[in-house]
Amino acid sequence: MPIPTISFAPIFGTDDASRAKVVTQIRDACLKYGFFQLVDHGVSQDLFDEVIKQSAGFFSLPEDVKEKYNKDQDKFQRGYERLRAQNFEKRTAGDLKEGYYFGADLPLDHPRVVAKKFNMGPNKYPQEVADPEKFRETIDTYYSTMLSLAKTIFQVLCETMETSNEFMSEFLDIPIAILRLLHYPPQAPDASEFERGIGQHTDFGALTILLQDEVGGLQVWDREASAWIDVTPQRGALVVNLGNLMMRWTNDRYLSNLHRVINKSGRERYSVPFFLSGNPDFLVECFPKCADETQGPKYDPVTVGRWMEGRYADTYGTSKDKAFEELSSSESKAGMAQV
Ligand SMILES: O=C(O)CCC(=O)C(=O)O
Ligand SMILES: [Fe+2]
Repeated sequence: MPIPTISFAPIFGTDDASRAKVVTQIRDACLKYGFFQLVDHGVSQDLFDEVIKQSAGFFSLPEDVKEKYNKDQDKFQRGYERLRAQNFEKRTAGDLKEGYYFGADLPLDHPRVVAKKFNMGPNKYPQEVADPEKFRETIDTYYSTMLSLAKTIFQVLCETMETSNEFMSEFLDIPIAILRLLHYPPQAPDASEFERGIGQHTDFGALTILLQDEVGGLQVWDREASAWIDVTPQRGALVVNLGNLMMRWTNDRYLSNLHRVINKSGRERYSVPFFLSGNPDFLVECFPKCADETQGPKYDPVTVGRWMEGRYADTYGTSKDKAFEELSSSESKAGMAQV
């Protein structure tokens, strides 16, 4: 069974019955996969094409130019992430991808920056791309478009959980929200069987909206089938998935699911995830409705900022990650090597 494709059109309309249907579809997808593909979301194909084009333009620059923007030299986690810098499964030299990070573009004298809140600071925009102004305008437009869509999706998620959304304005007040350009070179035909574009992992924040090109390679773990399933690219669709914070809020009712990318296509692959994590000072704790009657909340309350800092420091994820443990044990049963 493929992950579901859901039309968002009724969310912008006035028919309550159609809206309720979408809410049910999204709830079911969150319970079973933590993933769905979203269509009729109102974002234009032209903007998708432009952001992929600008991204490809940057990644085609010489290595020494890209290195000028390396995020390891940046206090605010902005900029270039070199090929194989991240290593989720620790079975090869690292993930076969390079990236570039953007966030809320805040000036150095902004109170959140002065207070050293996680990920709050100015962006770095490369100047060596063909048209730096167009690059910046495209990134900024895409960022604000995704932020606004993420807020709407979040609101619908609150409806699926039948929880009050009074906390939303505080949660969404200058949120940690990260836009990541990704480039996956094709893997070599004789690559190790453990070669990954991005190794299996769960996302850290509240929700992710992913634009992928037509190349394919993204896979999601299906718990029931104990198998990886392809998230087949659909022109114009955005992939939406839940991050770890959503499991903490819902006491594990909703799934922040494992996913990975393996690019065996022989072609360059580009994708653009947008991660909404929330106000760094916001305290995420189990929704009262989700507390288990016998056991109570499974996770201690944590602020968004502390959680995100920990997860970035520990890019591999932690062994406390339920979905990861589940996969590890099922893979061991299937006789797959664990490192
Ligand atoms: O490139 C993709 O399709 C997935 C990227 C991803 O999972 C991530 O950046 O967290
Ligand atoms: Fe991810």
